[in-house]
Amino acid sequence: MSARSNGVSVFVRTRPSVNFAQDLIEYLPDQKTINIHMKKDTRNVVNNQQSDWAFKMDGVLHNVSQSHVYDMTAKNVVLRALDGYNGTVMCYGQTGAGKTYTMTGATENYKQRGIIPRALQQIFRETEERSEQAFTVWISFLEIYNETLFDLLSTLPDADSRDSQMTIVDDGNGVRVKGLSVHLTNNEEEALNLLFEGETNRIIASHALNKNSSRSHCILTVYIESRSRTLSNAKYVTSKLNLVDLAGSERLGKTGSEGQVLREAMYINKSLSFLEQAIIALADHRRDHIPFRQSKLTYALKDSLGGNCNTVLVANIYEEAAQIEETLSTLRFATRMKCVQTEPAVNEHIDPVLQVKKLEMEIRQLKNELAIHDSLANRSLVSYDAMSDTQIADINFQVHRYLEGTTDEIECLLLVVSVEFESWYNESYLIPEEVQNALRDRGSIRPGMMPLNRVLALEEDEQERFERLHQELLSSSPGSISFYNAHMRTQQRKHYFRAMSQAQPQRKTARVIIPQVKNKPPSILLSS
Ligand SMILES: Nc1ncnc2c1ncn2[C@@H]1O[C@H](COP(=O)(O)OP(=O)(O)OP(=O)(O)O)[C@@H](O)[C@H]1O
Repeated sequence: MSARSNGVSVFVRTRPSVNFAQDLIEYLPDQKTINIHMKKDTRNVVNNQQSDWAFKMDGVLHNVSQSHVYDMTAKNVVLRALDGYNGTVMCYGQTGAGKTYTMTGATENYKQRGIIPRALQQIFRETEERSEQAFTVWISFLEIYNETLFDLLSTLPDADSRDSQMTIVDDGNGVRVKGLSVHLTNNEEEALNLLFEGETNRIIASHALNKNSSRSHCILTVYIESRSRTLSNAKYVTSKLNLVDLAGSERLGKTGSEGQVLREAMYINKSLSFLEQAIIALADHRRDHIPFRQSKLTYALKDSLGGNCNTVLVANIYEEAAQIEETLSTLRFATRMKCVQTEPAVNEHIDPVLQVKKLEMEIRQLKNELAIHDSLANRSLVSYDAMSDTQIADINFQVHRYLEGTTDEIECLLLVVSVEFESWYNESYLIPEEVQNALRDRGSIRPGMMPLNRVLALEEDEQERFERLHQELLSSSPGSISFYNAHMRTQQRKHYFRAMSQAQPQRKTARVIIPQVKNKPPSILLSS
């Protein structure tokens, strides 16, 4: 079990190195403790008073597989999200320390896929297994770049890009991003398509420590709704699972960044320092004000760090001497995060339509029972429907007395349904209003797969290579079909975009409007 019920779970993941700083870093056999030893009078000493530190975490993930990382950190959070608990898994650390590798992993290699693709796979496997429940899953993918919000899925058909209008709102039922597209997702492959589409749209740049450095914070959110198929129950549960890949902190001197990359680094460092301030405040139980609104990142994560959420932090570190100061700073942040308390709770709702129907049935049943009772008392068997108005009024009076205490609730519900059902339902519902509208119209929101007419064939030899590889991998790992199909689609789009948008080196796919393409799609895309 990874997530504890009363506090943020914190894991440290190391980026393996041939230059392991064995004099400075010590992993204890309990696989939970890291000791840092630094000589007092070297330039590396961060605090002259102290040269040895011991950091105790929920787990130290050193030289372990992606699968092990997932099992330790996210698996339980995902399972609980399917039960109606909000969850957050977040990677934090120095630039190049392995956050994106941990969170997304290698998009071209199934075995090295990270937490997000594994979570998406687990969600859809579980929803198939839990046949007594009907699940609905939506996905959104937000990017925060230089304090500006971007919709990483705005390039999808019908997503209706509204980047400039996006704002974070807190309506008392939780934080949401107004204007962010949310996509109904029916299976693992559709979900992976959304992930890969968004990843392609992320802003990356090269610097001395990472040639593919993410220059933004990204939050992939999975919204889950679950209703019972067996019980005629008005209750249903919802949850929000946030999978967060933060941009990396960087010492400007070390990364040698300049120009645009330097400007980005300044935004990144500033927002991470606001995140740290919010964490310090959350961890201090005497504080009643938490400075969430200082940055877009902290505001967007307001209900995902503490509160009723199962929260897991993965702190990514280097294990090289040259990065020891940043490693120490990451471990300190992780320790603060560990002090943040959470109170996970199921997000249970009552469906007003079902509730009223149920109450109406109960009232009718009760009325019939009372009518029979009344008729027997008068020694005449008259059915409720055949009674006089006075008899019915009398029975209604008895019903109201019988229902004393619950009558108000029933009347209130009926009133809500008849007068304000539409707005009440929308406000209390998990999904933003515009998305509900789109879903209701069956028009503007569809599963996030690219339509086939957008698919441009790969160069023939590459396509053949992929299909051969695909067959080989499938025979050894049948679970990988969705992953490789989604990867294939992204590759095709990349080829297309490379040809179409050479002039947009920063945002790789850019917001290019794709013309109708009549090429026949490769057979592999038709296999699912
Ligand atoms: N545990 C690991 N095993 C193998 N390779 C790793 C591991 N962690 C990181 N890497 C490799 O190190 C490089 C940098 O990793 P990554 O891009 O994930 O860092 P990051 O923390 O996301 O950086 P940034 O903040 O700059 O985006 C990548 O090439 C990645 O494949």
